[in-house]
This record gives sequence, structure tokens and C-alpha cells, in this order.
Amino acid sequence: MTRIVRIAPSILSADFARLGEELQAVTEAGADFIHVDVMDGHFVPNITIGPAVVKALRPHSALPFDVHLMIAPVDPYVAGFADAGSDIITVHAEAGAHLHRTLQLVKAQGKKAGVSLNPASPIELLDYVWDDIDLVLVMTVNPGFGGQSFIDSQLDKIRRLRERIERETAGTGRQILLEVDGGVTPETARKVVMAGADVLVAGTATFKGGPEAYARNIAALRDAVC
Ligand SMILES: O=C(CO)[C@H](O)[C@H](O)COP(=O)(O)O
Ligand SMILES: [Fe+2]
Repeated sequence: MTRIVRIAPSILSADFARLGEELQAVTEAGADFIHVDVMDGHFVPNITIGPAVVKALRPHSALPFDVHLMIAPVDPYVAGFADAGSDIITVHAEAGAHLHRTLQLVKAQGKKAGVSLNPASPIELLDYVWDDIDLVLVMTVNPGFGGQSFIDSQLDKIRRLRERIERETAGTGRQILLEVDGGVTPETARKVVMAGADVLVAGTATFKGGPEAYARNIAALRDAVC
């Protein structure tokens, strides 16, 4: 397979008491992006971190910060996460009535814009925003928690999105990344990459076993997909 596959450890599974060191450890262990899960206890049934923590973490890794906003409303917080040092800001299509406006806000901050789809959401939610996005994030668990099991029905969605992305970008020089988040292990990684994914979020699969295991865990994901 010639597609470049990027590994994005989700710091949701890191040791929150040592987040700065954890970022340095996964950076040295070969990660490509740092995936930051932001949850509000409203759009999803869990609460994690805000822009102040993203800002505090920024000096601990030179890798792109891939910030997954599971919050509603999202528009009032886009500038704060941009200023804090996010590189990619991904919002949920289900989080508000004005996805196009939200994507314009992200672009106005000079950041890459992503859209995430929950497992029950159809790809048609993206029909009129393809010109405005740099990344599509397919949730392969219901958002809110790490350590859940991969939902197999999403493989068909990933395949259909890969076809659509190829059509949208053909001859344009644009790149739209297809990211998969939730229950990614070496076994499921192979299936999602075969289906068309090029960014793998991995929380549990990266952080299990503690810092000594991170390089081995990331290598196991890479080996599974090449
Ligand atoms: O967005 C998320 C949850 O809403 C996380 O990124 C995701 O669950 C990663 O954790 P794991 O790899 O353990 O499934
Ligand atoms: Fe995530």
C-alpha cells in the first residue's frame, strides 16, 4: 500500500498528571500527530480539557496538534483553541446547525479544518462543505470515552469516504485526510487502512504498558498496515 499512514496518539489515554512528559514520550516514540480530545459533558458524556491545557502542552511537542472538539456550542471556542496552538481543529457535524459557518471560523484562524461524523451519521452531511475541509474524522466508537470497541459498520463509511475524497481532490492538488478514531488496534488498523484511512487515532493502543512500550506500540500499528 503506497498511502502514507499517520499515527495520532490520543492523549485521553495518557497519564493526566504527567501530560507534558507523556507528549514528549510519544513524540520520541514516533508519533505523527498529537490527538487532543476536548469534551464538554454536554455534547458527550465526559469532561476533559480546555484551551489553557492545550496552551500549556504546546511547548512539549513540535508535532501538529490535532484537536478533536466534542463540544456544543463550538463557535465561541474556536479562536481560543486556535490561539492555544492547535494546528488542525475538528468539529462534529452534529454539534450545531451551522457547520459551514463553523468551518469558516476555523479557516479564518488560519487552521486546518476537520469535520467528524458520529457512527450513526451519514456521509451526506458533508455534501456542501467539501471545499471547506482538510480532514474528515470517522468515529468508530460513540464519542466520549477511550477504550471502547471498534464499530465494524463504519468500514463501509470509510470506503465510501475514500472514494468521495479521491473524486473531490482529483486534479486539484488538494489533500483531504481521512482519519479514524476509536477502538484502533493493530487488528482494526489493518482493516481501516485497507478501507481507505490515512490517519489512525490510537489512545489505548499507544499508551498501554507505560512509556517503555510506546515506541513498540506505535511500531505495531505501523507494521500492521504496511
Ligand atoms: O475521540 C475519542 C473518544 O471520543 C478518542 O480519541 C478515542 O476514543 C481514542 O481512544 P481509544 O483509541 O482508546 O479508542
Ligand atoms: Fe478523538
